Amino acid sequence: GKHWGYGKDDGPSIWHQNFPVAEGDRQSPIDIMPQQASHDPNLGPIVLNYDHCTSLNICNNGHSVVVEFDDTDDRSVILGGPLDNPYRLKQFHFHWGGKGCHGSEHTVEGNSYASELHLVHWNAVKYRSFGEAASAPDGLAVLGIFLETGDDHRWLHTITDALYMVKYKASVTDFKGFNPKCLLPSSLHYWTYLGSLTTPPLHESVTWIVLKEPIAVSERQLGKFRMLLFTGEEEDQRIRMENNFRPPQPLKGRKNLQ
Ligand SMILES: CN[C@@H]1CN(c2cccc(OC)c2)S(=O)(=O)c2sc(S(N)(=O)=O)cc21
Ligand SMILES: [Zn+2]
Repeated sequence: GKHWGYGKDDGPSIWHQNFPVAEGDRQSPIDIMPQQASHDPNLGPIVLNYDHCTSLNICNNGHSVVVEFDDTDDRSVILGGPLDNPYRLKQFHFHWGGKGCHGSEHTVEGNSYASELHLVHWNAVKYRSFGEAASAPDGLAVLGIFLETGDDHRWLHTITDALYMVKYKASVTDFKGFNPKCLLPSSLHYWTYLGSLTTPPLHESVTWIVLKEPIAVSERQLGKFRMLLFTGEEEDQRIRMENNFRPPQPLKGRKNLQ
């Protein structure tokens, strides 16, 4: 696909040149305004069935660090809430800022968090492949979890301890037996709205489910994400992977539900 990044010359402000949908009417992320969110009594709780989940590997795709899952069956799914059927867990990844800077994608009343975790799921009931689902209006469901700085997160070290193995773009290493349930906050209360991928190809295919309660991670743990590089081992330039977030996009009439 076409090159894109988070720098001055290839960042979010120019993505529309190669990906015109960047100026579409259901783009993500957004600034969430809880007071303006309308409560929908028909929206039930979300349910995460991750108990038999199978993580496969952890990789640096040059944009983020991604943990990929075996999505050949319905072992790890998200259901309920705004979703009409179960969506299969495909991968999770993070977005973060520079040292002392916030790097979440969604904001709440204009406030951003230190980082944001995205668990990407696809509608394997309606679509035969992830790629097909990724470009369908009801193809993906992404669960967003805010990270704020505080105490060490008890389980995040399993991920941060592996980051040195995937320092360079296109590096990948085994990462089996990780259950992302350990990264959830105590409450699954959420906001939900119809949006898009926050990276190219920016497909308007995502039902967003953003948890209201952040998880706490330490500055030291977050700092380990910043030792990753956007660049590959063979490249002369070594560009630190940080500020890999897209800023909030226009609501264009959308209501976000809670
Ligand atoms: C680099 N972009 C990520 C990889 N993806 C990707 C890869 C291949 C094809 C494709 O569309 C056809 C999408 S993805 O769908 O897993 C997602 S979801 C997402 S976010 N920030 O909105 O949660 C970022 C990415
Ligand atoms: Zn993301």
